[in-house]
Amino acid sequence: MAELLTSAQMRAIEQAEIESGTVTGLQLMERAGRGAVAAAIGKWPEFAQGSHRALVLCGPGNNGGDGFVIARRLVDRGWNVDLFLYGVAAKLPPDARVNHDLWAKRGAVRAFDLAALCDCDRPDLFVDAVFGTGLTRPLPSDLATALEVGMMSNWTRGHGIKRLAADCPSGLNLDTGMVPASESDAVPRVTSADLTVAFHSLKAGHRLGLGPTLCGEVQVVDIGLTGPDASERAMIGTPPDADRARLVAPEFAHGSLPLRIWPGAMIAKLRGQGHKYDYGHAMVCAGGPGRGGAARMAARTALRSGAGLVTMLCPPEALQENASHLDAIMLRACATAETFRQILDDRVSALCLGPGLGVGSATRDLVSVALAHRPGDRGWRDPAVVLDADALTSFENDPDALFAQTHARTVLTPHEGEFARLFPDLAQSERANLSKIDVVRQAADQAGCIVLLKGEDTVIARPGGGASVHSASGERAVPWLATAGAGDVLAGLIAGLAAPETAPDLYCVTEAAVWLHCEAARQFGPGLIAEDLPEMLPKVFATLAR
Ligand SMILES: NC(=O)C1=CN([C@@H]2O[C@H](COP(=O)(O)OP(=O)(O)OC[C@H]3O[C@@H](n4cnc5c(N)ncnc54)[C@H](OP(=O)(O)O)[C@@H]3O)[C@@H](O)[C@H]2O)[C@@H](O)CC1
Ligand SMILES: Nc1ncnc2c1ncn2[C@@H]1O[C@H](COP(=O)(O)OP(=O)(O)O)[C@@H](O)[C@H]1O
Ligand SMILES: [K+]
Repeated sequence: MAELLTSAQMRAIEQAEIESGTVTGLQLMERAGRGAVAAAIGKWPEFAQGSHRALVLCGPGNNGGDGFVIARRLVDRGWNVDLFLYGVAAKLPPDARVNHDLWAKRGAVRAFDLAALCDCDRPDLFVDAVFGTGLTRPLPSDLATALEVGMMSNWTRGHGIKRLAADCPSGLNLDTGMVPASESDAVPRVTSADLTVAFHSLKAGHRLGLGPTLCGEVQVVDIGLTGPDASERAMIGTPPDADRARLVAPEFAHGSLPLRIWPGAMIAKLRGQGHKYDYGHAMVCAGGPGRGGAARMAARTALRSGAGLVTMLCPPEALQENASHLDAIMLRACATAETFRQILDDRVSALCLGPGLGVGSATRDLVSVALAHRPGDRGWRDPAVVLDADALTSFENDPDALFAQTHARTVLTPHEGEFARLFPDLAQSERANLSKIDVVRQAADQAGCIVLLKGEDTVIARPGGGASVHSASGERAVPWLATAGAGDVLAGLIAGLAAPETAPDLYCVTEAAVWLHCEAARQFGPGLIAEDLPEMLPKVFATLAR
């Protein structure tokens, strides 16, 4: 799985490589600029031949240095280039200064000026090389105006101008995926690109928050940095290292993995042989009459995704309702937490509690029984315990009581609302400049278990710092997954994948579940309702088997 670096990690990798003497900063900058031009021509083949016009906006740091290289290489190809510098040449860092001087032999360096910029002939390509990983504060207002998409209407047929961003659209924070709004702007201005070239590796901000929308297509350009060997971190079945984050996707470094390897390796029933009990027994707890739908969807998904058998437990008064809806799923009455304790045997390998369970002390008691069931002491594997929805909300007034019971085989799957109830200090309104990755890391440390925070960008973290991001954006955008019950299905999917005896590490199972959940929605398409998700899984699995 591809790594998602922070700006600081990227700087450290560059620095280490430069200090080792294998490469110079200038070489890296040349490769970055060359790679950006090649990527633009690859995306827009009409740029390969003939003379075109570019407007290049350079910044005061090394991102600006990339801009000078891009400008020079475009002129080498016969382009006309207008170039503006936001900053002062004398203050450019050394490598950017060298490239400034090289460019100055070929064309003019004009000081940034909005009116002069608008006066330029219509460009075919607009190059944003103002800020990259070094953004430290909101954009100044005049610069924000120059970078705004609306700026293109300054020219006739302005919407046809292609926008290329070096490392990121300037103003995007590459650690958080957020755009800090300046004091003069109530909301951040939109500075999206059609193509963003990310140097060496994706950064977290390319895949979090506004990143996917603002960056457009993102291409990673290899600039010859080896960096620390990511292969181990990306190994199937191996959770990520502390302080590292990775993208949940069937990619390995810069290439794609065959789907049968990932996420296929997470699905026990794609291969192998065995008795139904070898595939584990998942249990789902349901609430009272009229509220069983959510738990039934979780149970059905658990059965579809690999558990050998699934039992649903419900209060006696809900038996009739549930029985009329269930066939392959077994059903048992369970009136109290004590009954639940007696029902749990060593072969129960996954538990899912929360969907439709009801908020209150009865649910807290069931959760306590689930978390206390530790057949690991008797040589069995402790069951995976997936806690969602009401199982989380029931601990709103005393989250620490929950965190005192969770263990390494527990996954909490809150949406933002549930997350705010358990981690009020980390709620969206309190996050300030923290990235969603760091927020979920802190939550996992507090909770002492795996935490998955849902959304278009879903973040998973485990205690100690390893984290993953799944981005339902671009080709994987599934806005129709925002439908009632989709979260219940995800909880069941994690339980079902975790149930088999041979199931890999729970963290990796959780990553795979999020990817498969999105994939089922993607293959189904618009019009999806939550019940469709488990029914799509066989089709998704068939594509993984090849
Ligand atoms: N190093 C290498 O070898 C390679 C680096 N590469 C490239 O370098 C990029 C990183 O370069 P970088 O570290 O110089 O940061 P960069 O994004 O140019 O900005 C820093 C400047 O902006 C300023 N500034 C920040 N925010 C501001 C604001 N809102 N408004 C106004 N000013 C603001 C900030 O000022 P300061 O905060 O210091 O006052 C400083 O002057 C990276 O993304 C990649 O493109 C590639 O070529 C590969 C090789
Ligand atoms: N716009 C979106 N794009 C992709 N996935 C989404 C989007 N909105 C919601 N989801 C996903 O759908 C699921 C919704 O879960 P949740 O909020 O718990 O809903 P419910 O409680 O109705 O089941 C989560 O897995 C979430 O990540
Ligand atoms: K940029």
